[in-house]
Amino acid sequence: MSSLNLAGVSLHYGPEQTGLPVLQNVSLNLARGEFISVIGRSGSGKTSLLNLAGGFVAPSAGRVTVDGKPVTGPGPDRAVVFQDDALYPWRSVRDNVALPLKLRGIDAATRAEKAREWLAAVGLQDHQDKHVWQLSGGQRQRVGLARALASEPEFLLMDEPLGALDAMTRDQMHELLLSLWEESHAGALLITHSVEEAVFLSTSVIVLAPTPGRIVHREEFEFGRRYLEGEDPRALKSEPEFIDARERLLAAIYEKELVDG
Ligand SMILES: Nc1ncnc2c1ncn2[C@@H]1O[C@H](COP(=O)(O)OP(=O)(O)OP(=O)(O)O)[C@@H](O)[C@H]1O
Repeated sequence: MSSLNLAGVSLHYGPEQTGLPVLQNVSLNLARGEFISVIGRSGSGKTSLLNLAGGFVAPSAGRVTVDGKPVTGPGPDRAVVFQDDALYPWRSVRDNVALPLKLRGIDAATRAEKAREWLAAVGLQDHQDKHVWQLSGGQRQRVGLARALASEPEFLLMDEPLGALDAMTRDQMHELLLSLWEESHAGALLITHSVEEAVFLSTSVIVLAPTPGRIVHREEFEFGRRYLEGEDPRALKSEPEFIDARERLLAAIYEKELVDG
């Protein structure tokens, strides 16, 4: 089973490397088929952690590897989705999904097939010829997901992808995200400010505390898997276990005394 691993990773920005590190001695392992969310206060290093996993920055200490091989930069095995969907507004929905495949030298017929397949998976089969500027925020994020998944990455790295959406669209996106995660067999790493989102979606939630950014709490959950097995999402989110988990994680975010369990 393929895995993305951070082992004893620390990160300082800048050449001087003075002061406290942004991340200190962070270790985590993301296997395909797992869904890890990272939560924590502003400035705790969540985006920095995703940037390390994506290969956009290199660690100051420790190792980032995929299947034991050092990560030296971004790669097609790790697709990234940002809050700002980073689409080309003047291009068609289909072209936005197919473009990264074109850049990788994949032939036109395969590109068209993959774009069709993943746009159908996110429910946008009837919008392929529209321009991105004609879509709603939720639809644009679905294009971003289709684009990331069309490359069939082993790992899907997401930085607050749903942060700009209204609550109802966000709930729908949770259910879609779980289905896509199951269908793609990717390992998912999600940065989010929503504790509820983390508890519902993840097989594992990591809490970072700031200054220096470090892991102070980890927990495993099965709510997402239970949704995929057919349980009602609203009923799951109302369960006492769900509410207790949410409160525990909020306490872990705001109380420094709670340490890794
Ligand atoms: N490119 C950079 N150069 C220098 N410092 C940076 C850079 N990116 C982030 N930082 C600093 O690193 C720390 C962690 O930032 P990061 O964006 O990783 O945190 P975060 O938990 O994602 O925050 P937020 O929840 O506000 O998005 C902050 O103090 C930030 O100012």
